[in-house]
Amino acid sequence: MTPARPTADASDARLAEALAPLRADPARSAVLLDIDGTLAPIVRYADDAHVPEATRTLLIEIARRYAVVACVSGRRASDARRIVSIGTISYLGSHGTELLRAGAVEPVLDPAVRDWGRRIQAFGREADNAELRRLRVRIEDKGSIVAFHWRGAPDEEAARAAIDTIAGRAEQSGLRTHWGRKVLEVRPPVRMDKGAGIQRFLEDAELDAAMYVGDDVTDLDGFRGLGEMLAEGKLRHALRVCAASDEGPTELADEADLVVEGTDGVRALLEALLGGDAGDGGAQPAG
Ligand SMILES: O=P(O)(O)OC[C@H]1O[C@H](O[C@H]2O[C@H](CO)[C@@H](O)[C@H](O)[C@H]2O)[C@H](O)[C@@H](O)[C@@H]1O
Repeated sequence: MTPARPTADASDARLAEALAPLRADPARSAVLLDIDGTLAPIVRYADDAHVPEATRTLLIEIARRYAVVACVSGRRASDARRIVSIGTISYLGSHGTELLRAGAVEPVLDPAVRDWGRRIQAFGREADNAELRRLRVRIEDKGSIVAFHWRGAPDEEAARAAIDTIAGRAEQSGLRTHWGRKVLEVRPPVRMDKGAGIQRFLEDAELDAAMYVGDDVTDLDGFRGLGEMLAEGKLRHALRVCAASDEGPTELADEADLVVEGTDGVRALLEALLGGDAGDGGAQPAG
């Protein structure tokens, strides 16, 4: 659970201060955003997620002004683009292992995961039984990842318990497990993280500053990715922003430079990035 940060009053001055390095030189700045829980409010069914039009409008303008704008998602890159529905930005899908560049038709897949799709999908098919369906566990096929969702199941506790068993089986068969917001992902035993994906994506970009905004465990990797680039001198400024929720991990707020309140707070942040009024999105200073 992302805790309320020392809830000093919402401070737009702190927000402006945090964004200053990006705003000072948009042509040398990157804006990287998670989707679910960050741009798109969390909803019961993954297929129903959408980015509010007001947020999309801001993103379109940000894409015009900033050197690099990308969404970095646990979803497939093509799904990420369908949800955000902006063709002029890039999408890093499946936790950074798929890259769909702005304007490209097909994503480029990290070679390390390319051969795992069949095995992961077979695991998903084997796990899918009558009991899981009775419990209304939803299975999401993401190519190289299979996800088991229990949000909105009539008995979430029972559904989660059944998914615990699946996690054990996955680990016994040499696959990796990753827990997110009411979801278990079964992944191949290779490096799949948003931080590594971001570093590959930004390799040739000449940047001074980058911001990453996220809400869940997988976004800690995104934070770490920017932190490493800063330590290696590939960036002069890194801004890590936590979109807080009552489901998010506490570590994310702990490691963030700035905490905002959910998707509304992110929208206010994007507004401020464009120099507009940050409104009452609930920015809280981190630390
Ligand atoms: O990295 P993200 O872009 O934040 O994607 C994370 C996962 O998001 C989706 O699941 C989450 O959002 C759903 C819709 O609001 C919600 O029903 C579910 O409980 C959440 O876990 C998506 O379905 C996953 O594939 C992503 O990995």
